Amino acid sequence: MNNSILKSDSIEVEFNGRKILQGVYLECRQGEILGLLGRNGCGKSTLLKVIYGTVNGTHKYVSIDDQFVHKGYLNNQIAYLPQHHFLPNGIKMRTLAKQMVDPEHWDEFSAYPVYRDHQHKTTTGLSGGEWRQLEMLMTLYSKARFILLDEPFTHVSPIQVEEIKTLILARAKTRGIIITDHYYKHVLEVSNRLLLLNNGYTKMIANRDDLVTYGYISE
Ligand SMILES: Nc1ncnc2c1ncn2[C@@H]1O[C@H](COP(=O)(O)OP(=O)(O)OP(=O)(O)O)[C@@H](O)[C@H]1O
Repeated sequence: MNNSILKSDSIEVEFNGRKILQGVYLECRQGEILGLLGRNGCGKSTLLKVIYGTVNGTHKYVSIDDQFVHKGYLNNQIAYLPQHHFLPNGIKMRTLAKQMVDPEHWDEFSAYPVYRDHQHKTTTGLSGGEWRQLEMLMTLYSKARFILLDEPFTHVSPIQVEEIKTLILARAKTRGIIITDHYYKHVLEVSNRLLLLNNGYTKMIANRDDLVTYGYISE
């Protein structure tokens, strides 16, 4: 496997005079899952959007293999599952999937019951959880080498959470994945490395005790 590396450096974001991110650095290699934790409103989604290219910030440097990436969403470089629904209404799942999913993995993707059973529907005919699962599958099976997942375990039932974890681990064999979710135990389970975002800065987390030390969880 080509072991590409995504780096984001000196990320600074300010909203209405309030600094959200201050000189944030992170890197993620293909074949690795990086877990990103942090309290509500600390800037996790903002950081993912900066990497994806939909938020600019006051300063940012994002690169893949040291090549500057201005808009990660272009040319299938980076895929992003946002916190909220993103698949447009009025278009059938099959049409959307044909655009998003890597043809090399089409057979694997299209065998998922949630796709098989709902491929001829638009978002109007789906439950919130089915909609979320399809968005996640299409993101994880996209052509992008790097995948950003914002709260993938939210709005899905426990049995599906287990399936999603298995799928994330399988896709990480050939992708670099950055994942954030408040179900931190699931994040801990799938991640190779962990970062905590706190007061605009990232801290490396070695184990659960560090999360207590930094006040993310209680004893
Ligand atoms: N476009 C925006 N304009 C102004 N403020 C914003 C904007 N986007 C986010 N914020 C603020 O920036 C802060 C960080 O938001 P962000 O969504 O990145 O946090 P988060 O860590 O993902 O939170 P949560 O875990 O609750 O989803 C919040 O205080 C939020 O209100």
